[in-house]
Amino acid sequence: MSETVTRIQVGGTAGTEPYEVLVGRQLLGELGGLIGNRVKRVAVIHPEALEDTGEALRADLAGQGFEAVAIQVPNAEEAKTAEVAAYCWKALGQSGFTRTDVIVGVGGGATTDLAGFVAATWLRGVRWIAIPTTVLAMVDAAVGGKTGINTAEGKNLVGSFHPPAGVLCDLAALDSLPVNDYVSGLAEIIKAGFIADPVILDLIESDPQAARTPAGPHTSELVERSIRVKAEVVSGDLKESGRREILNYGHTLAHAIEKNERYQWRHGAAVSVGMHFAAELGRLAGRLDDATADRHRTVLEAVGLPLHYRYDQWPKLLETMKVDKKSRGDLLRFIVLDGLAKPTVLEGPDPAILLAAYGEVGQ
Ligand SMILES: NC(=O)c1ccc[n+]([C@@H]2O[C@H](COP(=O)([O-])OP(=O)(O)OC[C@H]3O[C@@H](n4cnc5c(N)ncnc54)[C@H](O)[C@@H]3O)[C@@H](O)[C@H]2O)c1
Ligand SMILES: O=C(O)C(=O)C[C@@H](O)[C@H](O)[C@H](O)COP(=O)(O)O
Ligand SMILES: [Zn+2]
Repeated sequence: MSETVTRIQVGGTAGTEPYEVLVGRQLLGELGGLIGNRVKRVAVIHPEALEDTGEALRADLAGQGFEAVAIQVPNAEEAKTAEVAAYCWKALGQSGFTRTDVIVGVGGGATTDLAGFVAATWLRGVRWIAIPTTVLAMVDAAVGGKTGINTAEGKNLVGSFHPPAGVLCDLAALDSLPVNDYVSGLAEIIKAGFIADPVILDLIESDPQAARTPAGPHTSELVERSIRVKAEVVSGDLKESGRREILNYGHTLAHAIEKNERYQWRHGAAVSVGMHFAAELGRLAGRLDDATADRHRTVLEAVGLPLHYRYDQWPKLLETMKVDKKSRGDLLRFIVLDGLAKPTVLEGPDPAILLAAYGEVGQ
């Protein structure tokens, strides 16, 4: 049995099924109960880096009487492709996977995005459970039901809204995470701080070096606060018809950078540059005060996240941003801040302002 477990409810409004995000340690004992006893087969989708974890989960589920298969996929963004999704569909087909069976996605955000997408598309939708093992996946990717894959044309362009039946955030998983991956996840935590919960920023600023590792004094509070921000937003707007867009803060430029780097950059690093850009855009558009705009640079830099990207790439980035999911026709739309924790939409900014904002970011 787990020690202290925090339970955060997501959904349950506007006709959506509620589910819980559990945060604690030694949570894997909760998995069997979440899967349910009328289920025959379970497919555990895991990345190469977590081969042992995937196999241990499979063996444990088999010991509980499930027909369990492990499906290993590549690490990171290499997994978010149509080819890897097709590989998973094949494995499900070969194991006779039916509508009452369950997929478990264990890994970082790339793995949970893929596993959720496979669950959304197999037989037009089967239940799935997320076991995020990076800080980014715990606070953001595994919560809220956005699932998907990348294409050569852009990030997450193919996907579905398909919420999980439950999310198990076992903080012990973070101990094996390389520091760069841990720090990358801080970008989404800092995003939650700027758009909704500034206490997050205070906690990180109180000791930015300590915030760079899971051994820091505020890890569980930062994870829980960020999940609460995400849970509150997605519970009211699962399909992003309005307010959910605020979770895309910094992402318009970030996704263009990721595509430009052929998905070799970590998402969180790109979001960091993207938030720096959004802050400068907000400032130049006369929305954001100087102190809050400057705070983006100081807090992101203090934890070791990047602020800059190649200046000469601007024309390509601008083209890519035009097909961002928030665009409407020819209208570019950005999330900016009207002040701390006051996110809003900036529609069709003057191209000169866009270029000037990128002038602060480009190097
Ligand atoms: N669906 C959403 O709402 C949402 C939200 C935010 C981000 N995302 C997506 O999440 C992805 C980024 O996720 P990420 O930052 O977790 O990166 P990631 O999934 O690429 O994981 C980073 C690396 O760490 C490895 N790894 C995972 N857990 C580990 C552990 N405990 N120990 C050692 N290695 C481990 C992975 O195999 C991978 O190589 C992006 O594709 C992004 O688009 C989705
Ligand atoms: O959950 C959301 O909504 C978000 O925008 C969260 C983002 O952090 C995440 O990267 C998401 O996958 C981006 O979604 P997209 O629709 O812009 O691809
Ligand atoms: Zn993101």
